[in-house]
Amino acid sequence: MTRKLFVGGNFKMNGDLESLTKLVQQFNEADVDVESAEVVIAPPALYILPLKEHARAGIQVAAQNAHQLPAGAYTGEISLQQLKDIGLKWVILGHSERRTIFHESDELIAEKTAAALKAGIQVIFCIGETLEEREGDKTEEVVTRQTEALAKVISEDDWKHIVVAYEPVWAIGTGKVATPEVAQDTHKMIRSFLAKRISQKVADETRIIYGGSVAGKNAKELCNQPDIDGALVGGASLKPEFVDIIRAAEESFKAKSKL
Ligand SMILES: O=C(CO)COP(=O)(O)O
Repeated sequence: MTRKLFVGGNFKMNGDLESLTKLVQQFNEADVDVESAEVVIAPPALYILPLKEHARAGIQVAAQNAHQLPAGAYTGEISLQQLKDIGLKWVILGHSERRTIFHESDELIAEKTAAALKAGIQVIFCIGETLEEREGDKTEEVVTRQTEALAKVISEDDWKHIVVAYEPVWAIGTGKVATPEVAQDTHKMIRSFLAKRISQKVADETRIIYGGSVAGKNAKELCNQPDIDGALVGGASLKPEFVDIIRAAEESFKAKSKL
């Protein structure tokens, strides 16, 4: 079985109603082949509803974060139940910007992820090492520690609702994309960890996508790697170029299906 490719567009805190509506219109016109690639865009929370209405079938919408508790006095936060209420099926959790700028710990991200699954929302679960950690030869230690925190709090069956996004922090927004070989090696290591820690089935079926300076020109080579199942795209998801990345994923899926 070939894993369906997954392409996420993380708009972060960018755009306004007019520009993002136009952007999604361009994606709508591209006509995604939903059999080959799952496409999920994550706009700023304020624009989730209008863009969800605007996006055609085949383009799903995610939140970029959520609170772990269902309701309460948490000014400025949004709960997973509220996301579910408006019909959302996906949330990004553990993005490196949440980990570093907002000091979210491995345990908090695992707790949020477990809460999302309980609320019936699938999770794009982000992990990745900093430059210092890579240079200190700590990549494996860091990504397994981040993944282990989640493995402790969810069941084997829950993994079918998780997409793991490996985003080396040094490649995010820097233009320094990991080479397909470097990314493949880390993805393979994460998959072996899932096999050892959870089960071969979870390792075979979980999609592990790459994020960090993915662009139209490098997406195909990345997606063609055996353990790379798509991309989580920041900057390039705010441009029509995102469609080229979707096309690259669709082609990779077709090529991998023939193997
Ligand atoms: O953080 C990212 C996606 O979540 C990647 O961002 P860039 O594609 O801008 O490097």
